[in-house]
Amino acid sequence: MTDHRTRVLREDELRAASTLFRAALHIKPAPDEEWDRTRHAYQPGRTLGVFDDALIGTARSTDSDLTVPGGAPVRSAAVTGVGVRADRTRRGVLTELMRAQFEDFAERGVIAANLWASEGPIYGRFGYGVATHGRSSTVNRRQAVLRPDVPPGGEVELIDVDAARTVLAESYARISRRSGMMARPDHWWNYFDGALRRGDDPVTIAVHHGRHGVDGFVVYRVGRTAGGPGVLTVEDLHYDDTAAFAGIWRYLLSVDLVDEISLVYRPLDEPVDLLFTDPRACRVTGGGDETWLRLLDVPAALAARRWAGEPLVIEVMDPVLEHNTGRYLLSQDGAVRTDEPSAVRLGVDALAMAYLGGWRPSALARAGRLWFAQPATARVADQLFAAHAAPWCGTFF
Ligand SMILES: CC(=O)SCCNC(=O)CCNC(=O)[C@H](O)C(C)(C)COP(=O)(O)OP(=O)(O)OC[C@H]1O[C@@H](n2cnc3c(N)ncnc32)[C@H](O)[C@@H]1OP(=O)(O)O
Repeated sequence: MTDHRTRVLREDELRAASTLFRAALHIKPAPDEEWDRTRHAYQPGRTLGVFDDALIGTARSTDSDLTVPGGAPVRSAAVTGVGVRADRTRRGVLTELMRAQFEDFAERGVIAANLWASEGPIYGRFGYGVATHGRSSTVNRRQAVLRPDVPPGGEVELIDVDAARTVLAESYARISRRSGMMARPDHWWNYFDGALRRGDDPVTIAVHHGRHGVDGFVVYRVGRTAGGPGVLTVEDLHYDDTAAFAGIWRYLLSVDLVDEISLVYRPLDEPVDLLFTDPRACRVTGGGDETWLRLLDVPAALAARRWAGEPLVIEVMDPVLEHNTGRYLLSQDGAVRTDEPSAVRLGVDALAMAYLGGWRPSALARAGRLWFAQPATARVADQLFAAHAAPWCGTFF
């Protein structure tokens, strides 16, 4: 790309970046009132712009931590707001933004970046891979009768929008995280607070009280089209344990004037259907890739997660960030660079797909995304990369 300048945007340029991004997604510019809230979601110094005679492309990020198998938090960046002006696409603007962002991340010591992709073909070429998945489903409220062995759960209480940010932030910080979940920084809660106050349907926030305080919460809206069913759409739902999960579901099933409960991009292994005497009260309606992951510092990322079973040498290829290319010995003792011959060869995008346990290496091999020196290696590799629960992010940004 030539005749372009790329730099960090000043605070007075952020609204133009927001307008550009929204236009790229075919959304109207944010009205003043919305922008007054949204601007607090922008972490200072983290929005990039590409210019010719005007701003033509933008991308931004926020500091976060990503939970990896074994439970360790890994320093990460949540990437969003990526857009290129429609009359300047396919001439390398995104490629330049990705380059500049990776450079910035390296300076900040960021180990991994994640994002929600608007389209599937965009980010693989930059080394991102699908690392978490979500499943959407609909619960028929009238058909959904809880089984007698579902725990009673605790008290559920409604709180108002003004209290939500503080109460939910404290609760989210305490609940246990599965792989793929991220810390929600202040800038994210600013975004959340703005989102709560948008939309035509009123938002309801319910918290679950466990033995040690609020240990779960659900945020939802109920909408009804003329003559259609009342649909309760869950926008955010987190819980620490079985009692909170059951307590929140008891509450959701008790909400009047609701025919269906719509769940969007929940964990693949969340057993909602098993709560009901008729498991078909919960019907899968869709789902797919949730977050895409880029391992920016492969040695640090490999060292941060837990490995189980027999040791193995993998060879990673990273044509974009060459310093990651090399061989690594993975074992219960950790991960280190090695000169030993490798048993598994894979690109950095495929490594991101296996890293949180969302894809087994043998499945990646079947699709030609990973190569085993010997077929027998598949079992060892699958065991090494396995995670306890299906990885899931559960935070939209
Ligand atoms: C995390 C988020 O914010 S997700 C939101 C992403 N933004 C959007 O979807 C908004 C609408 N789209 C856009 O703004 C732009 O089209 C972008 C950002 C997706 C791509 O920007 P561009 O400047 O056109 O990308 P760039 O020219 O650098 O493309 C690099 C390569 O990716 C390919 N590519 C880029 N976007 C797409 C796409 N949507 N579908 C298929 N291929 C694509 C290009 O063809 C090019 O391939 P090549 O190197 O083989 O020629």
